[in-house]
Amino acid sequence: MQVRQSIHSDHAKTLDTAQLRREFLIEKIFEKNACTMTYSHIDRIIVGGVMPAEKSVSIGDDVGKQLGVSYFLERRELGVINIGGPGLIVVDGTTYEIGHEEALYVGKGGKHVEFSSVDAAKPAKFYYNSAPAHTTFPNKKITLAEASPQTIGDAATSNRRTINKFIVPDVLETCQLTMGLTKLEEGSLWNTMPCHTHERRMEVYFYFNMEEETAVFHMMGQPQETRHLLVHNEQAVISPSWSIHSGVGTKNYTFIWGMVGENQVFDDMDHVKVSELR
Ligand SMILES: O=C(O)C(=O)C[C@H](O)C(=O)CO
Ligand SMILES: [Zn+2]
Repeated sequence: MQVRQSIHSDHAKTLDTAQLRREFLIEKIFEKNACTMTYSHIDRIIVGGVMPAEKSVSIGDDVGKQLGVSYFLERRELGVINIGGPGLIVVDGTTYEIGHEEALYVGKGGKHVEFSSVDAAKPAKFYYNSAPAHTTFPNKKITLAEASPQTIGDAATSNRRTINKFIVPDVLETCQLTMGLTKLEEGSLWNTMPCHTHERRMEVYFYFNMEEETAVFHMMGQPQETRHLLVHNEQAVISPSWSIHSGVGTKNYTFIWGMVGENQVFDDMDHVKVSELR
């Protein structure tokens, strides 16, 4: 498990490229037949990927001591979205079939969570976020159609995209975690511009569906101190509450957003006008 400390905005603005990347970028989310895990002190979110191929892979079996608990979800909840081939997730003996772009929520108390792929040649890729939880809400599979798709933006501003809200209060109850998947249409390159902050929640963006020779310039920092991170396929960026989070690609792409914090109101954003950015 990699650990990232919290970071003050005054410190962040002094960092060079390598230091910014070390604090905010998660370079490798998927490793074959393994579970990756990055623990951020920012709202104690855990971010990672599970990619079972020839064998099944369980989550968090070895981190009980580091988290000070006897099993991973003893005091946490988990949200998973599959961006690969069809897969299975077994939670304490109950099997959920999770296809491409389908999600599973696992409530606090799930003792053993095991992931496998239906076809090792087309492995499932389970991206996940986990947050501290105070009570147990039921496990639930969520399909793309259930994720209240909403198409917004304009081709003229190069930001026509569909936001799919998988894990939000309209779909199911969670303690604090929300997650969704936003797909940019061909020719659209910008996400979340005009951008925003939300002092009340942190957010993680995970970029994928990108080709080798494409990149996303992810914008971060306070609105008057913007910086960028160069992001390639299947990499994630941690966005503290004080930071904008927005990106422009050299080609269209898809990303998963996950949020943890004070509220779960998707539209609770402090919008920043483009003319106010520096
Ligand atoms: O395309 C977008 O815009 C988003 O998906 C916005 C994110 O969901 C977000 O930043 C929510 O706070
Ligand atoms: Zn946001």
